Amino acid sequence: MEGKAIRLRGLRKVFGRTEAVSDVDLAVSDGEFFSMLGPSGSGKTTVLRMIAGFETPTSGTVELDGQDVTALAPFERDVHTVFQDYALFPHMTVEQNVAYGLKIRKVPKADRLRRAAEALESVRLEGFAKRRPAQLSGGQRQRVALARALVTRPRVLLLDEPLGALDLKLREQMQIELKELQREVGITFVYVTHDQDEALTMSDRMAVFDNGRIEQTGTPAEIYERPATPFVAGFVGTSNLLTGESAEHVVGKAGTFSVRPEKIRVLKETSDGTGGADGAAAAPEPGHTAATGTVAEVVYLGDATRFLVDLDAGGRLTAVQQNLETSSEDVAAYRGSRVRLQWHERHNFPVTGAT
Ligand SMILES: Nc1ncnc2c1ncn2[C@@H]1O[C@H](COP(=O)(O)OP(=O)(O)OP(=O)(O)O)[C@@H](O)[C@H]1O
Repeated sequence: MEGKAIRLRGLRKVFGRTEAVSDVDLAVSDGEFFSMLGPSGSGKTTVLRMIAGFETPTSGTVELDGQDVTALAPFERDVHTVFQDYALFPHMTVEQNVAYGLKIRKVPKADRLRRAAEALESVRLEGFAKRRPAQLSGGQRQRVALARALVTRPRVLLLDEPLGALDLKLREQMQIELKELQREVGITFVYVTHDQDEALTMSDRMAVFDNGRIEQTGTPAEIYERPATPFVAGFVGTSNLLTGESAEHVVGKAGTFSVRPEKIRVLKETSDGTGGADGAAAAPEPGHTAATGTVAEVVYLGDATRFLVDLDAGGRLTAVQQNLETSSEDVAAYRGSRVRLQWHERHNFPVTGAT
């Protein structure tokens, strides 16, 4: 069986009257890239701080590599934390910043410099050793913080929104780099973010937090394709829920169903009520679900178009279509028009825990 780098059992944290974390059970395997995703205030940072030892649990335990470390101080745990603001020392050079962790561990100077150089190479900052943090860009500073974390070779790296201060383009680039780096070094990463795309892009597995609790744990595909609760369906990806009467009408079953926007085909309806240009018949193709409605809004996104459709059966669905042959003029013509939506019935995913 795979080793468990981290095991949290019944973890709870109360601050005064706020229960920040409730009953969190979690296992992270060796070498895994594990994300904790959730809105602001959902308790993910507090869980991270309890793993690091900066916060003592009100109840429950933290195990690292099979050892109960709940009572140990941060420096007695084989973990390293990278914070959003990087916390670099401004008066030290990049090299000194990276080597600092080795200096306090009394590693001899020659070793220190060699390992710092290796760590800087792994984040592709070889030529920057003598600069100071103020002479670096945001992305470079972020990489220094990573090199500083990697140099001590911790078993576990804890990252709290490390890309939060970067602009979108750089953030997307760093997401890929960080994931590649993690694969190369094989260290277990626990990554806190409120950005669903980031979590989906980088994680092997992830936990979705709300209100101090884990709503669902799984691979990005499991979370995205089969959200376990309405909260997860809404927070990860676009909320597209069919509930109540509209579910009964459209899906033909009672319950709550989620369907992802990109699974839905949008067909313009002709005056005789059939599918129009694509020649789709009024009844859904076998194995498909169909619904009619009126386009309330269309948004041209460049590579794709987003349709917001008010269903005749009640409720609203969002559909996203790739712009294979569609121009922005075609898109505008959809506004207010009648459409048929169709998708394969395997994309109707029943959402449990719905009220
Ligand atoms: N030291 C503290 N004292 C009192 N309340 C706290 C403390 N730290 C966190 N909290 C509260 O605990 C709850 C969870 O906070 P936490 O920082 O873990 O959430 P988060 O999901 O990481 O949010 P964010 O993304 O905004 O950092 C919040 O209601 C917060 O106000």
